[in-house]
Amino acid sequence: MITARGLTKKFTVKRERVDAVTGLDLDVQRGELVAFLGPNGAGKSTSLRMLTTLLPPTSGTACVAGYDVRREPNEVRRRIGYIGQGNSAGHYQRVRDELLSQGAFYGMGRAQTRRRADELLESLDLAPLAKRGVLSLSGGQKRRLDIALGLLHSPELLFLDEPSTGLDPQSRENLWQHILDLRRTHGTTIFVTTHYLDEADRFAERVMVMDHGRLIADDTASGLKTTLAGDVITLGFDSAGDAAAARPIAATVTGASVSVNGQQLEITLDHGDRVLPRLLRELDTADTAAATAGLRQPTLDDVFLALTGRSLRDDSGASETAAGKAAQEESALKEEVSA
Ligand SMILES: Nc1ncnc2c1ncn2[C@@H]1O[C@H](COP(=O)(O)OP(=O)(O)OP(=O)(O)O)[C@@H](O)[C@H]1O
Repeated sequence: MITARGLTKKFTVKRERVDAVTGLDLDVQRGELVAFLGPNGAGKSTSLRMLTTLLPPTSGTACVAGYDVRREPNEVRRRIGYIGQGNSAGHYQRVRDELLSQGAFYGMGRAQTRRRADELLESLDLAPLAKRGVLSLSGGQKRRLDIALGLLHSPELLFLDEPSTGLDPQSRENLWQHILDLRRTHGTTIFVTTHYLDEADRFAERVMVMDHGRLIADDTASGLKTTLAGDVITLGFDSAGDAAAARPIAATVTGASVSVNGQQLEITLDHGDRVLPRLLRELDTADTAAATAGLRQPTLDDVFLALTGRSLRDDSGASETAAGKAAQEESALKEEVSA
C-alpha cells in the first residue's frame, strides 16, 4: 500500500537548512495498522505530508495506493484520507453541510453522502451539533469533525496525524473504535502518528519510531520491547544508606547495571520475574532486605529510551505551540502552491 525509498525533505528557514526527513525507507502492506512515533520535530508530519502529496519531497520516491506521489498525485488523493493536525473545516460552514461538501468534492452521490455523513455524525457524537457553525465548536468537537471529513469517502488508506490529541478519554476511545471498525469492515490500511504510547501499544500491529528525521526502529510493539527494553525491577529501602549498601549485591545477583535514586534501586534486565525472587533472598541473607519490591513490564517509552537515551514523554504531547504549528502548516501550503 505504501512504499518509500530514500524519501528526504529539507527546508530552508532564514538561510538555515532543516533536515526534516532523511532517507526514509518504508513498506506498508494492505490492511496493516501502523503507528508512527517520535518526539516533537522528529519528522512524522513531514513524512505524512510527502506521502499524501501535500509536500514535494526534496529527493527519493514514494508509491502510495499504487501511484507515484510526484507523478500521479490526483490518483493518490482519490484513494486516501488524510486527517492532519490543523482543523480543516471551513469556519463559516455548518457541520453537516461541511460533510456534504466534502462528499461532493469526492464525487460521491447525494444520497450516499447524506447517509455516510449522518452515520459519521452519529458515531463521532456530532449529531446534536449538525446544524451548528464550525466556528462555534470546541477544539475537541472540531477535531471530531476533521476525523469525520477524513473518513467520509471510506478511503482504502487512511493517514491520521495525531488524531486523538485534544480529545477527552471517551472521545479517544470512540475514535479508536471507529478506526478499528473501519478496518474490520473495509480492510482499510491505517497509518497514524500519535504521542499516546498506550494507543500505539494497544492498537497498532506495527510501530515505527522516528528521531531527528530518521526511522530508527520498525517492528511490532512486543518485538521492540523484547529486543530493546527489559523488565524494570524497583526496590525500595528504609533509607538511602540501605539502598546504597544493597546496590553492589543487586548488581552481582542480576548482572545488570543498577541505578540508585534516593531510597530506591532500579534495575533493567531480561526475565525480571525469574530474577526477582532470588534477588530478594540474597538481599535478605546479606541483611539488606528491601522494604518494597515492584516489577514492571517495559513500555514503548522504555524502548525509545533504549534507542535514544531520551524519554519520549519528556517532550511528548502538544508542547509545540499551536501558533508554531499553524505557521508550519501555512509555510507547507505555500510550498505546495508554488510547487
Ligand atoms: N514548512 C516547514 N518549514 C520549515 N520547517 C519545517 C516545516 N515543516 C516542518 N519543519 C521542520 O521540520 C522538522 C520536522 O517537523 P515535523 O512537523 O515533521 O515533526 P513531527 O515529528 O511531526 O513533530 P510533532 O510531533 O511536533 O508534530 C522540525 O524541525 C520542523 O520545525
